[in-house]
Amino acid sequence: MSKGDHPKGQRYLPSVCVARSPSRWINIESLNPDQSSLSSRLEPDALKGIQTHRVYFRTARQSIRKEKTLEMVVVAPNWGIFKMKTEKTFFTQKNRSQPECPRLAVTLGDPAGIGPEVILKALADPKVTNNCEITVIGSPSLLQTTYTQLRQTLENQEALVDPEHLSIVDIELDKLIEHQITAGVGTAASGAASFAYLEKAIAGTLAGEFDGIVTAPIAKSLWKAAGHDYPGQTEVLAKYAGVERFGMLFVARSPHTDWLLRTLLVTTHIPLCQVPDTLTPELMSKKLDLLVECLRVDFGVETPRIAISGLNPHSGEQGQLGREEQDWLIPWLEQERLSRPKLRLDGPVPPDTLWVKAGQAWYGSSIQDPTSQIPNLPDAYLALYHDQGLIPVKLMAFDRAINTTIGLPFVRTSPDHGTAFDIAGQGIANATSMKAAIQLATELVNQRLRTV
Ligand SMILES: NC(=O)C1=CN([C@@H]2O[C@H](COP(=O)(O)OP(=O)(O)OC[C@H]3O[C@@H](n4cnc5c(N)ncnc54)[C@H](O)[C@@H]3O)[C@@H](O)[C@H]2O)C=CC1
Ligand SMILES: NCC(=O)COP(=O)(O)O
Repeated sequence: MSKGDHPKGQRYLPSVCVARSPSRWINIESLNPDQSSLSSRLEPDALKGIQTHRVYFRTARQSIRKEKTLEMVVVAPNWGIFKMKTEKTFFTQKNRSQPECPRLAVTLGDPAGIGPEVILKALADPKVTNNCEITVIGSPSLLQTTYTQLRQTLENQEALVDPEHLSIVDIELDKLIEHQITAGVGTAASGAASFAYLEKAIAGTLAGEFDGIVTAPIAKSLWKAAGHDYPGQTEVLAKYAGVERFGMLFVARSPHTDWLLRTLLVTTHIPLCQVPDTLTPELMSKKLDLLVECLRVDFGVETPRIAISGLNPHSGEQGQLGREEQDWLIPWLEQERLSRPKLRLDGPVPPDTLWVKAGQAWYGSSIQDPTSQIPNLPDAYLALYHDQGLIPVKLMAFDRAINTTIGLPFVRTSPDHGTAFDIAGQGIANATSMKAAIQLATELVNQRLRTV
């Protein structure tokens, strides 16, 4: 590499080179500045899922050739972070001393629900918008209508951002169906619109325009009415991103004690009667893997303590009240303890008592001293099915919990609440959870850039 190759005529000093497959970041190696080809040094394992054997590093400008799914990021002490998303079109440079500003796509969700309202409220708060670059994926005219209507009902005019001040990607489909959208009345048209917003956000993110997606709520039944048969946004994100290993994690910070509640659901949107047969040791291990990786990469918890729920009342009471614990859950857990000696795995904890400590940690263990420490608090909870995990989460933190999809090659967060058609258009929707979702997405993008 000659000196003149660099745009500023200086030697380019990369320190770390990372490749991203559709499902995960792979740290290939520390890079010697004089090395012109990486191909011979890629570990066979690192090539799994990546359709390339020709990865070149030459100069900062003409840095990396890649094929479809591979993204290279070079972190150079002198030059900040360089990303090469496609050979021809995308090249960003930021100075390390000015940290990268996460670029987030915020989807409108079902336009007949409270999505537009909580977005306008959240984006009026500088604490939410100061540290990230937001692009709303939706419809400018629909947001303008929501804004005009809500201004008539809200006393505090400052509480809404004027859509004129937002960067909004308009969705063509919206123009055809927009006139059918009425606040509070979910229809196949609003379902179609919310699906189109999500698709657009995913496409933009995979093309390198955004670092993460924050989704407002959609109604799954209206997606189905519009011809999109998915159990939720999570599954669409995973499918379009090409990942099979993903999970639904709920995160909430206590306003009383600052404690962070993290709950991963092993099964999600399936009928309750299918839960026992869907749960298997393989599925448990897959979700545990994801949780451990997420705690390390996203939250900096290296050796977590994880509490794992039982399935039956009193975790089956030695088989008297259900056999899953005896038959495979306890043996699986014993095996995991042997193979992951650094982790602390509690359980299977009877589901009714699993959340007692969480409640104390959330509200404060004693009235005199709400911040006093509770011993042996888990870093995360593994709940076996949707309502087992979400009843306690919503009981404690409905106004502020965040749903985040882990295992994706980009950040995705969402408020924990749904479309709330019953209150849409009234100006009374609480935007705290949407604010928290945007703030967490910003933190997670920053955290991933730091760990690159
Ligand atoms: N991330 C997503 O896309 C989610 C979508 N949903 C979908 O939302 C639809 C409605 O679900 P529900 O079970 O009724 O839950 P919901 O969260 O929409 O509403 C439950 C209750 O909480 C109230 N509520 C919800 N969010 C609120 C807010 N921000 N401020 C004040 N009050 C609020 C509602 O008015 C309602 O009384 C369903 O189709 C469901 O699938 C539900 C949860 C998450
Ligand atoms: N109960 C959580 C929920 O419905 C969120 O679903 P998703 O749209 O994020 O997949």
